[in-house]
Amino acid sequence: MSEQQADLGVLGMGTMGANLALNFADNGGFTVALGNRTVEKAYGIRDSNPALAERLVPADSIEHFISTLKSPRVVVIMVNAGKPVDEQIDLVLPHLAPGDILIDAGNADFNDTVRRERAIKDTGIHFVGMGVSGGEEGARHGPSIMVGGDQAVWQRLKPLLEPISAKFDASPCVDWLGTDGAGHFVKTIHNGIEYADMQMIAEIYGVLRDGIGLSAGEIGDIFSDWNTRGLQSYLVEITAVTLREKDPETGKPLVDVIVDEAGQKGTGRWSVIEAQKLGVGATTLEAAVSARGISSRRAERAEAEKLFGDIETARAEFHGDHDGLAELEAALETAKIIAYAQGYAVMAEASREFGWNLPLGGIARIWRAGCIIRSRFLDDITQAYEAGEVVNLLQSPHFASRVREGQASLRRVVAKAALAGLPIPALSAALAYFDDYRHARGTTNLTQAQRDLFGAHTFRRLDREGVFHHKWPQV
Ligand SMILES: NC(=O)C1=CN([C@@H]2O[C@H](COP(=O)(O)OP(=O)(O)OC[C@H]3O[C@@H](n4cnc5c(N)ncnc54)[C@H](OP(=O)(O)O)[C@@H]3O)[C@@H](O)[C@H]2O)C=CC1
Ligand SMILES: O=C(CO)[C@H](O)[C@H](O)COP(=O)(O)O
Repeated sequence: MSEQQADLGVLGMGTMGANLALNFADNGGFTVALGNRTVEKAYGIRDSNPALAERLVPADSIEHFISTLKSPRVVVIMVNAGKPVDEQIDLVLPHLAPGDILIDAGNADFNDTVRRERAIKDTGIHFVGMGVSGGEEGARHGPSIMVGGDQAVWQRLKPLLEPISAKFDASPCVDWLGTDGAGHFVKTIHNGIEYADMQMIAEIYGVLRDGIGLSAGEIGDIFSDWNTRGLQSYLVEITAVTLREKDPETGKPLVDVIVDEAGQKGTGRWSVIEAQKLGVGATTLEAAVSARGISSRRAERAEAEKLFGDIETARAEFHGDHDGLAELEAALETAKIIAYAQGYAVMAEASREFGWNLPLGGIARIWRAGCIIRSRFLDDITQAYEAGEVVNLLQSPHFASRVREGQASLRRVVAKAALAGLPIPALSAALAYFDDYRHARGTTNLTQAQRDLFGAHTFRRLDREGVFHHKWPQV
């Protein structure tokens, strides 16, 4: 191929980078330069996709990669978060010129994105932090794309990104969400919600498995049924698929031979760190992240079971009949609304704190297809924002009425699971948050009194304005 013919280049030919490059070539009709630390992989991608080979340009070196790009250049980095991204930036930056666009399309701590954008700004090269969701399939056929950075740069990127994005009712699931780290922040919260969604599904699976005694296949059928109603979502769909899958070696359900230790690459943790920094309670997301941490201490849990396994708990009062299942379904749906409300509250606060003016309704709109948390429910969130100002999703008329209807089920499921000793950290966190949130008169008046006693931290009074300190009795 003659030089400078590629419309853009993708650096990083892992799961996401390779599929995103194929998507650009296939659905966008773009010519794409392929770069990778392990060079052979870039050639392998071209060679294993003969139908697209004409539009795929593997590169031997960074110089070669750059030489194939049309100017002004667009380079998409898709490698693991952290140091590898900084290394790729250092590698490519000396070869770029003012006006070129450098995109980090991997998951990133938005603080890194802000730092990187600032460091590059004066060079005239544009740095864009861009969240991409949808996993392997999404990257290949249409992900949801959350773009940050300079709005003028978005106008240049739009024609490249719209054709490769997922579509919901023909509307592209890609948008510019705000300056600097906004795109990566929103992707991080997406993943925090993803963690919560997955954890709550796992907890209900636990109730069905250990509380009712159903087999993986039977539970798969239940999730498949739930996927036809309010819980319809990609995550519930894949729950049914994974539960029904058999292990080819043993013939057992595959989930029954998978070790119960969840991996995590950082996004869930970042989401709750940022929620805490912003002073927003995202307790269901926190419980989900913590549950992965606890899961990874498997040997320690085995010791704890020896110590506490004999504790008498109430007989699990869950039933696999219609009513019992309907209650679990309603509980999951209600807790899901609460978890999403928490994620949205974090984004609303971040928007204020960082001056992003995040389009919260627009975020729900681009999450309706392509991303891992895509669901019918996200269309409801879109409509809630379209209907008027939303202080908190739990106060929007649609969700307020759904939570009012479902809360009793969530309450009963949490209570029964607690009495039966079944672990439901995220579901119970959702219920606790709801009960905390709906009480106009809370209990932190006591906390304030204690703080004033031991540290003269002062308090405010209900009956008059001002800041007060009381002379408490000596203790
Ligand atoms: N997998 C998923 O479902 C999703 C992943 N993401 C994010 O996308 C990014 C890429 O993930 P994914 O494609 O799954 O990862 P993979 O592990 O499949 O691929 C990693 C890629 O990064 C390259 N790489 C790793 N370390 C370095 C380094 N130090 N220097 C240069 N290149 C390096 C690898 O090169 P080499 O081939 O030489 O090893 C490879 O191309 C991550 O930020 C991830 O969080 C986002 C959404 C979904
Ligand atoms: O971003 C993603 C999905 O949206 C990635 O699949 C990510 O790796 C998921 O997080 P983790 O690996 O921590 O479960």
